[in-house]
Amino acid sequence: MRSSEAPIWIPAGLDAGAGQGSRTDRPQQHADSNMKDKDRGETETTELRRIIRRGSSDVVTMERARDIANCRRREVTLVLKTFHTLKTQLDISSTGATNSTSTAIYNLHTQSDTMAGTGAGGFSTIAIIGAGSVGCTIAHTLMLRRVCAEVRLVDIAEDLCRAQVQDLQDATYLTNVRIKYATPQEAGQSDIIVITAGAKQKPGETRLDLIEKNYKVLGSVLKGLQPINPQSIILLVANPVDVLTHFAQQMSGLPKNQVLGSGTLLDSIRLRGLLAQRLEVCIPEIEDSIKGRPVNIVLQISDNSINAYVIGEHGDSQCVAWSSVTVSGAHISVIDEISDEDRTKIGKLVSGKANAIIRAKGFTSYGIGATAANICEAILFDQRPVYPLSCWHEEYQCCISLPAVVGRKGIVSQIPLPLNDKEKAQIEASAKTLREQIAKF
Ligand SMILES: NC(=O)C1=CN([C@@H]2O[C@H](COP(=O)(O)OP(=O)(O)OC[C@H]3O[C@@H](n4cnc5c(N)ncnc54)[C@H](O)[C@@H]3O)[C@@H](O)[C@H]2O)C=CC1
Ligand SMILES: CC(=O)C(=O)O
Repeated sequence: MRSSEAPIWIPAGLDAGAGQGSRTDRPQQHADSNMKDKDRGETETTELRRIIRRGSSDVVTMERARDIANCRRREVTLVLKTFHTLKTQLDISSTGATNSTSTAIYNLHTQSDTMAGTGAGGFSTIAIIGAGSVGCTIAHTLMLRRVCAEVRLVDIAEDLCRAQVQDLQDATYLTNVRIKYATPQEAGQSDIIVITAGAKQKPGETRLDLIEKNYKVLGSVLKGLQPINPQSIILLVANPVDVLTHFAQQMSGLPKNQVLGSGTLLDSIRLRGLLAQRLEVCIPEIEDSIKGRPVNIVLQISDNSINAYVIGEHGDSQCVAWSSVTVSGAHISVIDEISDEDRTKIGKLVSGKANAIIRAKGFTSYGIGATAANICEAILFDQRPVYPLSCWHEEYQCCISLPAVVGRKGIVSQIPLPLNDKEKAQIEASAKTLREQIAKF
């Protein structure tokens, strides 16, 4: 379906990109010089909408978006962001442009040469250090969600890593996102470096029990990555994630805001899932219109409608910030009075979930795969969600999870969370536990 909006493309030869061949529909470059910011924003949005609606050839789509960025002196990343937002807003399926558009997103990634820290080819890259269960699940999720153009896998066990790459390559036909074996130096030039390398918990072990081994692994990983691209964002996943995030901030040479840990985002997701199950509403005796007899219908509220944070250590000293749990804006107690005893039970189920899974299957991977890929997407697209991530807190003198805004520069800001006295004491205790671990090194 074609848009009825007036075309704004003009013949080739009027812009600086003349070396790029005989494109015939470049946007007006000169029209911008006297344009007010607001008008410029509206025109850009109009152009992007038209591109999405047309769903024309992917290469043309990508080149036009680049032209918009170049001609309007805007960073391609910003245009990409608008493009991404519009894509979700528009009913693309009615235009028949779905496939073309999603491939265009990929192409935009691969061609956006103003994106910070891009590789030699000028495309967005995410490196994953550690090609075990967690590293490969993150890689797979990144690929399926088309978060970047290229995923680079690194592991000290070269044969394993090459085999994982080969296996993942068999999934690329779904998305065209490249997966490749990389050296640590190549990985160090990526837009995002995700560190999953290290030992995992055995049944009954705590995350803090891993510190001796994984402190050493982290040191050798960071040494191998040097010189790290100054605009890279390092995302720690290996455990104990808060303590390792602290050491990575010290050892990497990057500003603190560019080194963060996945923290308690995964725990918060687990908490939201449990609360959603608890809030199931049973409505009995609703007439089944087909069979004409009463049935029970269970309505389950979506996890995403619950705003709840687990804060503190990604480990045994974490706590639930009950005083700020809301469901669609209302405090949870309005819907369900949860007793202190039940709160304790729910908190224990959340903090013990990883161990329960590890006891049965030896590791956890899908939850962290989704969580880490989600954080990477928020970074590359500068989406700025508020997530409980592990980052430096001056007040607690360690890296610990509390709500923070995450974007292209890593941790963009921290959002104060109102806590009651009990919660304040719990997070103080959690921070003390972490500081004691750090002091051992
Ligand atoms: N933050 C979180 O929410 C979660 C963290 N984890 C943590 O992630 C880490 C990895 O877990 P899995 O993937 O299950 O373990 P795994 O044993 O399957 O994989 C770890 C990989 O790291 C590699 N490795 C070790 N030293 C290395 C080095 N110096 N350079 C490069 N690679 C190196 C190993 O060869 C191995 O392939 C563990 O510390 C685990 O506790 C796991 C799940 C969730
Ligand atoms: C292993 C771990 O840290 C988790 O699944 O939460």
